[in-house]
Amino acid sequence: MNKPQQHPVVKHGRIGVLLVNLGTPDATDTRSVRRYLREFLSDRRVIELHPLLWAPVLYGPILMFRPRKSAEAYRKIWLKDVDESPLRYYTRRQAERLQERLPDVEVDWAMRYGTPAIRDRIDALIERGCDRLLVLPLYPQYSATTSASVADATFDALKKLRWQPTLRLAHPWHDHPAHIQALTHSIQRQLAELEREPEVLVLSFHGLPKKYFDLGDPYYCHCQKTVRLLRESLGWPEDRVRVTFQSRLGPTEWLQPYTAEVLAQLPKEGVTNIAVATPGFVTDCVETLEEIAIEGREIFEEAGGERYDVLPCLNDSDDSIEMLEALVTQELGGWR
Ligand SMILES: C=CC1=C(C)c2cc3[nH]c(cc4nc(cc5[nH]c(cc1n2)c(C)c5CCC(=O)O)C(CCC(=O)O)=C4C)c(C)c3C=C
Ligand SMILES: [Fe+2]
Ligand SMILES: [Fe+2]
Repeated sequence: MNKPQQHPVVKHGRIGVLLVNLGTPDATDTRSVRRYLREFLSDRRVIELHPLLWAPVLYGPILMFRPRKSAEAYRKIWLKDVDESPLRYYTRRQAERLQERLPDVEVDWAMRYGTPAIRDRIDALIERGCDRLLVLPLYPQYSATTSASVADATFDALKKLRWQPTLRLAHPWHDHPAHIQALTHSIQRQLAELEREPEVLVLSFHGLPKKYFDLGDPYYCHCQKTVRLLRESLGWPEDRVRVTFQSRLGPTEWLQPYTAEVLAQLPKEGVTNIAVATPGFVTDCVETLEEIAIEGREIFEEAGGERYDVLPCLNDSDDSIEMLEALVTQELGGWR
């Protein structure tokens, strides 16, 4: 009688959930920051220039000067107790807390650039028996530069596998009720703790070269929709909420209005008491803790501003974990 052939035992039958954030340097020395920036800025989803044109700029002025400046910014915001960047700390905490809420699935986390790498964490989930995988990019608003880049890295990792897990990629959640509710609760709670209600709430999002928008990237529209739903949910009138875009890099036009210009302009319009929130970032990072909380304050106060309050991101708050649980539960529909 023919015996069936045997292959090594492969664990299977589990569901993996991978939270993916942008990435961050491993340390604050210039070399670590340069390594991280090189990987980040070599991604053609981020810089859509032909490598022959881009490489001389990247390996010339950018990697020569930027790492030192960025390293300084990272040193200002580094979490010394845990010796890691806030972005990595909060992303890990989100995964740990989500795992407590979802004991029937395997929750893990990864970074698009730097460590832990997406490929390594997918391998680890497969080791734990996951043959179904949900990847949730931690960007509420879709952009080719972020969400699609996570998808690329995921597909690249699966390319190498003989037995691929069945894959789901979470849908953008800029307008998801759970996201709007988490933002509303978080902002209301933080505003209630302020001595005085701000005259204007500035909502600052990470920017994007305007050309990408012209070519069809939906990011700008997703940001605007988050703002409209959030404003309606907070019950604030249109003239007390300003949408701005920060972190412009290079000489080309980016999405407008620029955060730094609005912060310098508001006191001239007589608005001297503001709060700033950053609903495009799920976790605090160098862009919120340095660019908004430190540089932004300087700009506003130098222009004559008096009160400048910065509202933290969702981070590992209960609001955040409830939101993630709702998103993941919806995306896993039919699998559990
Ligand atoms: C040069 C092009 C860049 C594009 C396009 C871009 C899009 C983009 N980025 C985020 C979110 C984050 N970006 C962060 C840092 C950061 N971003 C760029 C450049 C582009 N981003 C650089 C060079 C850096 C490094 C920091 C610096 O040197 O100033 C971060 C923070 C990372 C951290 O460790 O704290 C986040 C988060 C989004 C959402 C986005 C497009 C929609
Ligand atoms: Fe960025
Ligand atoms: Fe920045």
